[in-house]
Formats: sequence, structure tokens, C-alpha cells
Amino acid sequence: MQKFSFQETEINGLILVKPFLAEDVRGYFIKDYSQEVFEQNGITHDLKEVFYTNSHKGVIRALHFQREKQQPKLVRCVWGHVYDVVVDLRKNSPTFKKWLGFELSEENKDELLVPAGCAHGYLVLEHSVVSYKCAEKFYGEYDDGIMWNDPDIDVKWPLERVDNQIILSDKDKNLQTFSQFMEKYGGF
Ligand SMILES: Cc1cn([C@H]2C[C@H](O)[C@@H](COP(=O)(O)OP(=O)(O)O[C@H]3O[C@@H](C)C(=O)[C@@H](O)[C@H]3O)O2)c(=O)[nH]c1=O
Repeated sequence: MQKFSFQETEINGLILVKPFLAEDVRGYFIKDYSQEVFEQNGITHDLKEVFYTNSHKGVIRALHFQREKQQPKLVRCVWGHVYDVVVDLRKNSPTFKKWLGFELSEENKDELLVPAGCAHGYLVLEHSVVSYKCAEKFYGEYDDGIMWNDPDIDVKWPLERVDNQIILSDKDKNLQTFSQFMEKYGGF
């Protein structure tokens, strides 16, 4: 049996969570959110919305955020394997503009608590389902992002693991650059 554990990362407020896990002859039981346990560990995550994405190998969904009413989100790869990336866009943060990458998979069951003020995205390494538990609701009018391959942020996506064959939504092909975002909004 594995209990919940919470590991801080270099980005303030970005927490790597190991969920509660009980395995037996039937398979496993997993609990990946508990308001009480989170609060006992100093984390307030006021759940507002839960959603899932199903993506083919090679999909990139990135680098997303809500301009207003930013959404803290707890992200887990329920099935499959993704390379997950978080970028700190909080101008007063010591890690402003820094990105961190994490392997999230059905196998490791790790989840990430992405704080408000960060952009989030991932590269799908094998057909995957990703779950989100958001502490703010979705506001389409504030839905925004930065190009996945922005040269200033310079995420080192492991594209060789998808044979350099990537799939993007039309929206994600036309996102702004980091410098356009800074000119318009000056960071968070
Ligand atoms: C995210 C979201 C989308 N939608 C709608 C908008 C659109 O018609 C359709 C698909 O939305 P998108 O193309 O924006 O989905 P997607 O590109 O998967 O967006 C997601 O990407 C990852 C990386 C995140 O971190 C999420 O917060 C979210 O931004 O679903 C909602 O109604 N509610 C939601 O919460």
C-alpha cells in the first residue's frame, strides 16, 4: 500500500503528488485526490471541475493557461504515458520563465499539482488519457497559451520519442509567443 505523499519541486507551488494506492490480486485501487489529506499537508485545492483528454501518440497540447481566473490543476495520466511540462509565468517568482518536465504515466501514477500562474502542456508518448481536477472553472474567454516551441522558453520536448511526428490543434498552431504574451500582459 502506498500513502499519499507530496514532493515540492523547484517551481514554488508545483507539487509532485504520489496518490494513495492499494494493489491486490484484482488489480489496484487508486485515490488521487482527497480534500482532507491535501489540507493536512497544507494544500488547499477547492475542486470545481474534472475533465479528461484522450490523445494519440505525438499529440502536443501546450502551453496553456487562463489569463484571468487561473486554474490550479491536478493532472494525472490515467492511461498511457505523457511528457508533461510546466512553465512558471509569475513575474515575481524566482523561477519566472523556467520550465520543468515530468514523466507521467499509468505505470508511475504520479500526478502534478500545477499552481495558478503557470502554463501547462504535454507531449503524448503513447496513446493516453489524462485527467484534470481543477480548482477554478473553465472560462473560454480567458483561455490562452504560448506556442509549444517558443524560442525564449525553449522546452526540450523529447520529440525523438514520437519519431518527430507531432499532432497539434489549429488553436495550438496559432498561439502567441512568450514575448508577445509579455508585451500584452506583462506576465502574471
Ligand atoms: C479545457 C476545456 C475545454 N473546453 C472546450 C473548448 C473546446 O471546444 C474543446 C477542446 O478544448 P481545447 O482544445 O482547449 O483542449 P486542450 O487543448 O486539451 O486544453 C487543455 O490543455 C491542457 C494542456 C491543459 O492544461 C488544460 O487546462 C486545457 O487547456 O473543449 C471546455 O468546454 N471546458 C474546458 O475546461
